[in-house]
Amino acid sequence: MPSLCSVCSAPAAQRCAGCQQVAYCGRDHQRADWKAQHRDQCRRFKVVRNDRLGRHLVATRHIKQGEIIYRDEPYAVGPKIANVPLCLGCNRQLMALRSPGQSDRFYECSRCGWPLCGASCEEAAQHRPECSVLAASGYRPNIRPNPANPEHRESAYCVIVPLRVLLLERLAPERYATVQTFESHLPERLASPLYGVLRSNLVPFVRQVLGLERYSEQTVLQLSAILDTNCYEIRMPERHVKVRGLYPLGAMLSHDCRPNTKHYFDDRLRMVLVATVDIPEGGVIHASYTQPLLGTVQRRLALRQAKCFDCTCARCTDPTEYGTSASGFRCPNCRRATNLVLAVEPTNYRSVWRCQNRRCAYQERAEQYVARCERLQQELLGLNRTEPAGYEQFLASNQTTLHPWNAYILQAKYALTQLLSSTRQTKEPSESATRRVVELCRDLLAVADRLEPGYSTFRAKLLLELGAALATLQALGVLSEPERQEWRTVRGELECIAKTDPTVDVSSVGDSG
Ligand SMILES: C[S@@+](CC[C@H](N)C(=O)[O-])C[C@H]1O[C@@H](n2cnc3c(N)ncnc32)[C@H](O)[C@@H]1O
Repeated sequence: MPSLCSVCSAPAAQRCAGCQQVAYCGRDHQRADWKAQHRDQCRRFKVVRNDRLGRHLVATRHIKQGEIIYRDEPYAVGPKIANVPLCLGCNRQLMALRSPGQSDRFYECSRCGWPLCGASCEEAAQHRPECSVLAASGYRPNIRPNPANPEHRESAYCVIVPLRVLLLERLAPERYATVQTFESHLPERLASPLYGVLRSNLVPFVRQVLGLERYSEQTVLQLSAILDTNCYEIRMPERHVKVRGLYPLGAMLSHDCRPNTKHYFDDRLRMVLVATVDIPEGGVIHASYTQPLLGTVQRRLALRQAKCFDCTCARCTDPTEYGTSASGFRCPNCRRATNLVLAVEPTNYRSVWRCQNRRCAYQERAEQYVARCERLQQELLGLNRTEPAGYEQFLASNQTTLHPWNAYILQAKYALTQLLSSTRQTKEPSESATRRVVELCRDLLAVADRLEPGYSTFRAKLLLELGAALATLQALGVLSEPERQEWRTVRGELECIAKTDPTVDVSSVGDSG
């Protein structure tokens, strides 16, 4: 059937180049429709479903690296299950009010008594609807400044985001109905200790304390499970807090351990999804729900625990993890340091681990591998996080057993770059420490090229560190000509990334000329 113009229903000769979903009889109607509505509706993706991923997004046309795929308005934003004290109006970390002779306290909302920044936040759109429910309950949370432990998290906040979603039933019923269709994994979650706590604390709080008895225990727990499965963490360093947000398109985004997108949150807390690499028409658009520098067992366990599924993506099923062998270690039986021990069946937690050298018989059981990983994890956690020497020592002492791209080695290298870079900002930078950052960044970038390629947040951070270190070498007067060329290349790439990612501040890498 020939396409019809979206505006006048005449036969249409041209389609929107963006989404290929709508057609027009000519440029005038296309332009008019763009202004009237299509600018907001033009989509580069559609939601589809399959047995492995459930609902997920696929590209309806070729999406270019760096392109913004969507901006998603949140359905609800607010504190995590336990949060440092934050303002329910503007999500900022709270500052204590000091009055002589009295103990410190926070400003409290004149109606509901929950802590806020000040009077202006009482009227914030985010707080108004819940304020009357909280006020009517008569419950006053005892949230006080805790100078001895400023990181202390208050569990009273666990009720706020569920309440904000429940209030959508009256304020935005179509949104509330959409949330009910989101994945929850409730049966698996009910078996976890957290859901035992929610059943005995959150449910009575919502039903008895807030008087919302029309919501059954099942509804409240189902909603908690929907939030745990679909919310994104929003880091707001400038507000010194992390909160969580529920996004309708974010709730459709599937996971892959080598993602082709990244996201950031704009000043309206919209989730902006950006393609980090080219995505072909028909390709799955995915994000990573986990960290790139974890081995396969640790990533899959984290995904199972937080999101209730067993990942079988290309990285998880490939014993070499795109050629990094990040989960592997050096064979203790072979003289050649390049012989690695890798999982025989990477997606089986019971898998045997075997030396890749066919002439070597070395193998170890899954339990031995897990014990090895736990030892390394403990060793890393025990390091002084303000002292580079401990990380250098970790790298030196493990170099005979672990190869340079083993996940624990990579974690130590990344921590070291962060530490050396932050030291450079406070102390007079030395050439040797700066050259060490350059070396570590180059090494980590080669890993990032395989595990989170393109314009990923991980690569952008490393490029920023590398660019800043090269700028320091220039300031110290020791930058070589090849390094100057590298500095220019790094800056050029960061400028491309920054075009659609305002979180990337290219000025920090200096002017490479
Ligand atoms: C944010 S939701 C994504 C939308 C969901 N698929 C749906 O149909 O509503 C997250 C859930 O999607 C599923 N999922 C996402 N990525 C997956 C993957 N790589 N493999 C298997 N399941 C995945 C899991 O059930 C996960 O808990």
